[in-house]
Amino acid sequence: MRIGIAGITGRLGALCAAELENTASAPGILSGGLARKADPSRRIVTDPSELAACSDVVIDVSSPDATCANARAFSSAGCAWVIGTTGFDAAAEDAIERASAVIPVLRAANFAPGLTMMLDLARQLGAALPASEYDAEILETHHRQKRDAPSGTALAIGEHVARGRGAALAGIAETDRSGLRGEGAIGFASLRAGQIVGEHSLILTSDTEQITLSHRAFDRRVFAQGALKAAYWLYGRSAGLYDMAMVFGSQAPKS
Ligand SMILES: NC(=O)C1=CN([C@@H]2O[C@H](COP(=O)(O)OP(=O)(O)OC[C@H]3O[C@@H](n4cnc5c(N)ncnc54)[C@H](OP(=O)(O)O)[C@@H]3O)[C@@H](O)[C@H]2O)C=CC1
Ligand SMILES: O=C(O)C1=N[C@H](C(=O)O)C[C@H](O)C1
Repeated sequence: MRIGIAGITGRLGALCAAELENTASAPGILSGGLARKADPSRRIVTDPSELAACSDVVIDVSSPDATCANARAFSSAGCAWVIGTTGFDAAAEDAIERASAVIPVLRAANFAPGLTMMLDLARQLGAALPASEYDAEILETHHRQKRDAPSGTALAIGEHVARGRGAALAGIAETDRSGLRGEGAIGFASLRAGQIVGEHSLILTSDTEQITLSHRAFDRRVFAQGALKAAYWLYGRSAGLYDMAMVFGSQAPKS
């Protein structure tokens, strides 16, 4: 299996490449990478069609600016697409949706196994603890270079709480915290400092108790290893939209 990496010169992309190349028993080989500047000596290209042409699966940990072009290129080439990038606008969301009708797409704001489990726990808490009694707040902390806020993972946690409550996050998410907290709102807060890899907490508070679910990634390799697992899992699947719960839970067997 030939694996391309979009964002190969970045913090996570470089680790994905290293993990792939340094694992003797890896079922995949590195086909090349995508960045904004080409480097033929490392098979780094700037055109996603060129990367797609030599890849069976692309792990995309680049930038939301690249998403629409990547969606077109990977769909035309029939290349499977593992998306770890976060911070999409409506056009990128739409491009991902359309691509998943043509190619297998696995989207995960967080490739860590522990965080993947936390999403299901968040859904269960959302279902069990009434929104009228328990205020849901999500706190995330990342390194100073991170561009998007709230993090993709924080939004995914919020979506799972909302799903448990039978609601859509879009109608109840609060990122601007001026004014009074809305009834049933899901609140978000972001900190940016130093080189913190990624921390997320879901805090549910009633008038009489508080429960907190927390996850801390302290080595970015947890994301790189998860991204590679996702690529191996996605290879050979039919078109559709998949997630990390399916990878770690081994759901949706290949037909
Ligand atoms: N799903 C998960 O578990 C995780 C997801 N992420 C997400 O992954 C993404 C990348 O994070 P990180 O590695 O820290 O970011 P970096 O800024 O370190 O890396 C970004 C990479 O994308 C490339 N890039 C940027 N813009 C474009 C473009 N328009 N076209 C092609 N390539 C481009 C950069 O290449 P160059 O600058 O050389 O052109 C670089 O290789 C973020 O969205 C982040 O939130 C991060 C960690 C975990
Ligand atoms: O940019 C990062 O670093 C991370 N981004 C992802 C996100 O936005 O949730 C995942 C992880 O927390 C690290």
